Amino acid sequence: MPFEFANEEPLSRVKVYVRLRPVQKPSPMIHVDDETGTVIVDVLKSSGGGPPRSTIEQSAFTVDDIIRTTNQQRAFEHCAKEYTDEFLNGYNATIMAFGQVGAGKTYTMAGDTKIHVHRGFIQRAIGQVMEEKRAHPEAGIVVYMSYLEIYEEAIKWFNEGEKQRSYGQHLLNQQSSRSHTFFTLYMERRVGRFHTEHDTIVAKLTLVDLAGAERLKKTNVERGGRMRKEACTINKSISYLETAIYALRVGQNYVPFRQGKASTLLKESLGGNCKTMIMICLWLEDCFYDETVNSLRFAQKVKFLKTYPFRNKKLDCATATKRRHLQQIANLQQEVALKDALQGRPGLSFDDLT
Ligand SMILES: Nc1ncnc2c1ncn2[C@@H]1O[C@H](COP(=O)(O)OP(=O)(O)OP(=O)(O)O)[C@@H](O)[C@H]1O
Repeated sequence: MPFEFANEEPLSRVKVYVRLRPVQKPSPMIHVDDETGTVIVDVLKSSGGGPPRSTIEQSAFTVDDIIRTTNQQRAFEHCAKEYTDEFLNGYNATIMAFGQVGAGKTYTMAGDTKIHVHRGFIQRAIGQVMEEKRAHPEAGIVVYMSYLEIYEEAIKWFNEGEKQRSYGQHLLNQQSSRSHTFFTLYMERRVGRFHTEHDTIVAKLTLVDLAGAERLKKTNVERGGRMRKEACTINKSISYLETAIYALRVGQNYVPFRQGKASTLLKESLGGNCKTMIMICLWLEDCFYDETVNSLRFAQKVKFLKTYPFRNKKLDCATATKRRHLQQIANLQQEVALKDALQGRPGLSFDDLT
């Protein structure tokens, strides 16, 4: 079915939030300023030869907001609800979690499905869509969904949800995701005139839980074992994603999205017809200083990405055929006028049939 794209839509910037996993003793080298949404990191620099002397410099990373709450409803309302609203309004939207292992990505996206108040963004987005469907029966909202994981660079479709996901256990997380997951809702709804298909809008909402890049030394997974192989594949696919983001950021002509499955699926979300939000999950323990800095560097890169969202309208077949015919007539008229001009004939004028 053909789609119509409005061309007056503005650019949109990828929004970046940081969510902090609660910790007992946060690193003294990382300072969080909630007011300005800035995370300041102390960087030790050794200066020259002679006796070891080091100076402290600071790097500041600013994001759209910092989320400390463990309350899932509050976190959803603050960061993700607006994207579900946009989806219901006909825009493609993506909500994505990124961060090191154990930092709270799965807690944010899927939550704890056994404890109702701890359910994550996926269930809350579904709830919001169902609420809209109930409140507006005249809109005839139809929703489809798909749920897939990328495990070892192979796509596997879920039909029973999160419990089919590939998990493993290591030092940093009892239930560590070993795959990236993509949960997608597709919606069609009528707007304006109800009796024609001409006024149908369509949109896609994707909730992505990326598996966390991990330091093999810290997770201490067995050499040559399955989990080490999984970790290497995850690290490689995150690095492909970072390469694509870098290419987008510096405006390269060729962006290597197709190196990995996750980056291929995220092409539209990172630079196309989509409104996108990324939740960077941080675990501010001292021993994760390097991982925190890496995640913040990622945040700094994605926050400058631009996307081009459109309100997607679905055209019915009759309207699409009529538009195609009008375009063909205009092309033919141009061709006849060109031939007339080349052969020195007076041009024909075409009046509308009345
Ligand atoms: N914001 C938070 N509030 C409360 N608990 C949290 C929060 N973030 C994480 N946790 C807890 O930390 C643990 C690990 O979180 P989670 O499994 O979501 O990490 P992850 O980033 O998905 O890790 P992995 O990449 O290994 O799958 C869970 O037990 C979760 O309940």
